[in-house]
Amino acid sequence: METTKMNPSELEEETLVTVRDEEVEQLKKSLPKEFFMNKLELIKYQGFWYLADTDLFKSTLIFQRHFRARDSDLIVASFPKTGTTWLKSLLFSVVNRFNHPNNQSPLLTNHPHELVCRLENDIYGNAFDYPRPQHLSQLPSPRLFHTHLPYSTLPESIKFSGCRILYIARNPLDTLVSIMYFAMKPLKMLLGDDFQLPSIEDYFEEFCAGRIAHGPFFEHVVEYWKQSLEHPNKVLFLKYEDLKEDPTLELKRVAEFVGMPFSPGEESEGVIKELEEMCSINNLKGLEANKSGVINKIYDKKSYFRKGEVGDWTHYITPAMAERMNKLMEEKLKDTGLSFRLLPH
Ligand SMILES: Nc1ncnc2c1ncn2[C@@H]1O[C@H](COP(=O)(O)OS(=O)(=O)O)[C@@H](OP(=O)(O)O)[C@H]1O
Repeated sequence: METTKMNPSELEEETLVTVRDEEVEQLKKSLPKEFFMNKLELIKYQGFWYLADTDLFKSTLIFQRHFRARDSDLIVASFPKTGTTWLKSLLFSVVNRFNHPNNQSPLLTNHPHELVCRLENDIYGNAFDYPRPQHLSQLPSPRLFHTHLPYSTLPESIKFSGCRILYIARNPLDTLVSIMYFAMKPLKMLLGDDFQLPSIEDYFEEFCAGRIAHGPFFEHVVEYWKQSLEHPNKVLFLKYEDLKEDPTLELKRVAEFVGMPFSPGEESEGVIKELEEMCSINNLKGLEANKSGVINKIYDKKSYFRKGEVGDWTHYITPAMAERMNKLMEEKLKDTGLSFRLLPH
């Protein structure tokens, strides 16, 4: 897997793909708008909420219009804070396990987000630390990418090529608490030190109303769930809680899905266990590569590794709120066959 970093001056002008700022502004004006905590502007585009920041939104549009999937591409998809970083590290390890011994894994020296880049904001955005779109054609197959975009809004070439999608979902209450912690610093940076950070109750109301970046949550999850039922060779649906409970089983599902199943020999030699250990939160959290520095100029690398537990929400969410979420979950997941475990077994 290539992790080449390009200098902007190396970019060839004629290969730059973009969408004009005026077009972005025009489109934004035509979209429904809300303010998170009366401050942070969100716009509703193709049924889902996005941060209205012009650069961020623009890169989503560029990705939608210009990305060309290869049949061999493997794409991690997720709602934020549902286990993306974990799945990135697992997928990277499975796919690259014959390229280097585990004790020389690039995961030892790179943050998982640097090895599996996010299409809409890293690659098509303006974070120059990442491989740029011009560079995509030079990446060896299989290319590994990530997106937070809902299924219905993905570029046509992802939906209709042979590329495969690995979606990770997590119960809404742990997701919500994880978002609250992760958003603290970026919100202060965006809105200033005087900005009163939202409480868990504030987040809860916004989350239930679906008014959260990439939300509504349940619609995001259900879209991918339905695709995984209709096209099981195209979309693999994983749950954070299942990964916690039986990582070996889930890792085997991942390996089979990407066409690189573990051999009986690998299994008996402990290869699966080694990959699990490499990608465990305690191991990744302890690596120098993940302790300092930032991703995308804002997000502390270490902030992607917090507790990594199922049921941490019980420390923050009242029984009344949990009851409300349960009702909402029942309503939103009715007749889908999908459910979430809120507590560890
Ligand atoms: N290796 C591993 N194993 C188990 N859990 C892990 C791992 N890496 C990250 N995490 C936990 O996942 C939460 C972060 O979610 P994401 O990685 O989806 O964040 S992001 O969307 O990429 O920003 C966040 O959950 P919380 O601890 O509940 O906040 C992380 O701690």
